[in-house]
Amino acid sequence: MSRKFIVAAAQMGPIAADEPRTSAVARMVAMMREAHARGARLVVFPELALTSFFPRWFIEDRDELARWYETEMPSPETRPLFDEAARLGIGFHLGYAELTPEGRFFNTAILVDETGVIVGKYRKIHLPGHRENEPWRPFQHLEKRYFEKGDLGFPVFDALGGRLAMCICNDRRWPETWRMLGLGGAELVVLGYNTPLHYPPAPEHDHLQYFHNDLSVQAGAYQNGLWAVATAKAGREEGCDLIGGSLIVAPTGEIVARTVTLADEVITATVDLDRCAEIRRNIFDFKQHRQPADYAALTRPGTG
Ligand SMILES: CSCC[C@@H](NC(N)=O)C(=O)O
Repeated sequence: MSRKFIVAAAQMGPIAADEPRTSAVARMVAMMREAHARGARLVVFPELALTSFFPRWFIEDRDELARWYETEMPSPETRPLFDEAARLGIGFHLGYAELTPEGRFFNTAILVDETGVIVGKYRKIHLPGHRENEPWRPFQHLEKRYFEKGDLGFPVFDALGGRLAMCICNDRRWPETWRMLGLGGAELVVLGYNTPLHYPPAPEHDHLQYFHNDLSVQAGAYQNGLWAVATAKAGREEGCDLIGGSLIVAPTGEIVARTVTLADEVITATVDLDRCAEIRRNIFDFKQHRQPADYAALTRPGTG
């Protein structure tokens, strides 16, 4: 299988609170077809791509909360995505809120291969935000309330002739995420995000939201010699502005494709997995240059 192929980021515009999953899936199927028509073998959808970003609301009623989660994947509503992927022969990455049979809640992402089979799953580890209602905020960010920390570690999967891995939104800001995936041999990391333009605890940083997104993804790719695809849910969603700026980044840290709207938009780029060696057999040759004996503080709980 060729290690040089086209990938797509399928940015989504806002999803209204009352927009049914079937509508979000229809939008994704349309973008999957466009990605396929442009020759893509993999299309990357955002974090929590099936619904509005519900952690912005304080929801006390358990039944009302439960409606935001998926109890099966695929489900009758998401099945068309899997069927279309298999029909076209294109893989995809999808983020969604997962409610397990044991009653556990995770912010989850999956990797689906070109035959429509789930070949990888990741559950978000770096959950941002807060646990209790904070009425002073214009909107909440209750991921710590609505999700458990992921329990699958940072797995890397054999797919599309290479080593693929996932992380989710806030994970991209943490160098440890990328280094764990790099150490696992990842050659392509895919992720989705919902990033509000306004950060209530530090509004003086609002103008830096796009910069910090680029910075995190570019640094993660470069410092680990891997490709990265980062896909936004963007635009004004239920009165909350989410950044766009979905991007595809080379192992050199260079941005090779980027969205220009805050709506549904497909971007593509050619990814050559063999180019990871440009960095990984060079400046970031881990075997030669890493000094793990001096990094003990990284895994000491309570540091910092
Ligand atoms: C609470 S502010 C941080 C917002 C966060 N969003 C998500 N979804 O993880 C992000 O890192 O983009």
